[in-house]
Amino acid sequence: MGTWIVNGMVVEADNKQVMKHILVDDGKITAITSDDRQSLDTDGHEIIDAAGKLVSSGLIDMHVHLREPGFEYKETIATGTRSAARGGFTTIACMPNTRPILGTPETIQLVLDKAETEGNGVRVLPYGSITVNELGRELTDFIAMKQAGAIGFTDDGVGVQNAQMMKNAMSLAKSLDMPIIAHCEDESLVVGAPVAEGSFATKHGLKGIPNESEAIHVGRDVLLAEATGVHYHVCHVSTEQSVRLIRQGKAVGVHVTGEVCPHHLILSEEDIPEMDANWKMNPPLRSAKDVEAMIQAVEDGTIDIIVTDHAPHSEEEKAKGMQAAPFGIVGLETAFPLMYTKFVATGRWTLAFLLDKMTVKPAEVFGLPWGKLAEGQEADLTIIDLETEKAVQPDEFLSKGRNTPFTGWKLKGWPAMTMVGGKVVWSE
Ligand SMILES: NC(=O)N[C@@H](CC(=O)O)C(=O)O
Ligand SMILES: [Zn+2]
Ligand SMILES: [Zn+2]
Repeated sequence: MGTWIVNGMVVEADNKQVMKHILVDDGKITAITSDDRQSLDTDGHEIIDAAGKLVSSGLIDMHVHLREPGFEYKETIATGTRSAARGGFTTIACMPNTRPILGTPETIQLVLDKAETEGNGVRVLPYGSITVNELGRELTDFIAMKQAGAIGFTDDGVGVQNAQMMKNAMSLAKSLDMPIIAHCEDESLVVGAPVAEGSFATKHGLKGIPNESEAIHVGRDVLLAEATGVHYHVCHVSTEQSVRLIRQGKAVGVHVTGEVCPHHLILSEEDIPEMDANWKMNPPLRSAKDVEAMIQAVEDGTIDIIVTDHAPHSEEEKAKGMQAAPFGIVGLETAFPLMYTKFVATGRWTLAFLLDKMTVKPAEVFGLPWGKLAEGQEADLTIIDLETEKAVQPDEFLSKGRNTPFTGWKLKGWPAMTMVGGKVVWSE
């Protein structure tokens, strides 16, 4: 028995929005049709009525912190995937800065096994660490981790400080046809500052994180990627300077791609209202000029994809205040509504453009077999209500994390149902 998702609105590549009925059978999309509803053969099928709502290919988030193993008080594979499903995400890639760090085939396997049993049907793709315990001293066993199912290598949470170490990692990754995903941060330029250089830091007498601490690594690594030929992907890009370097790299044929988070497209350091650690994340909120440069970088394709960098922390940790609290904010349950409300509802971007950055492009950049709404594809689908306006209420998050600067924001574009491989994994 299959499922008909009827009367939904589908967005085509040219942004044409058409009412379609979608047949899902045996985990796959077997038909997409605009035939008359009455003429459909729905006998013995389940019917999901998507009238008035958008039906999209499932959202893909290539940067998520699930915190398990080791930090289960912040998030677990169970709660993180539940949060992802509610946010409309059908596939997420998880970061290795857990405890232990995901730097061995056993730990990669552990995450895959847990995701299989406790992952709420969401596809979970683990990254392995570049260096042992993310200490930057010694490369991990890339071959063994690739065999165990790692999809790329990253020391997210910290930058790889040594250029030779990064070059060795890239050469090895290249030989295995695997990408290097980099958290770009030169530690000699960051000295315990909680926010970016700028008006907020000045007003509150805080040290500021300079843009160069990110961009110096981007520039170095674009050159190393050119030398090694690896696919180099830059995490959470946040500065105008980084954008410039990635743009130049792309222009000369370096295989460099980049991601940006909703908060770096929507908030600047000037928006931070008070000494509240829910506004503290790494990279930090930058200047309004950087924000505009990030938006333009998405628009001209320099930045390829949108990711959340979902980074849950406990309320106790965030209550330590701006200086002492850990960096990071949650993002899975607010990403699409934020992006839709700020960029599509305002008319700056088309819906097709936004969906491309959250479905087709992430799959393309990482060579994944999902992301397209087409016959023959796996039935990874998200139904989204584009009309109902609701306020962001952290108390109601399915994530354990409540750490968001967007509390109370009134948004549209809330996911109503998420399906992975033909199975409904979340519905409102
Ligand atoms: N982004 C953050 O502010 N924090 C991340 C680490 C990271 O993504 O670098 C975390 O693990 O909490
Ligand atoms: Zn990072
Ligand atoms: Zn991260």
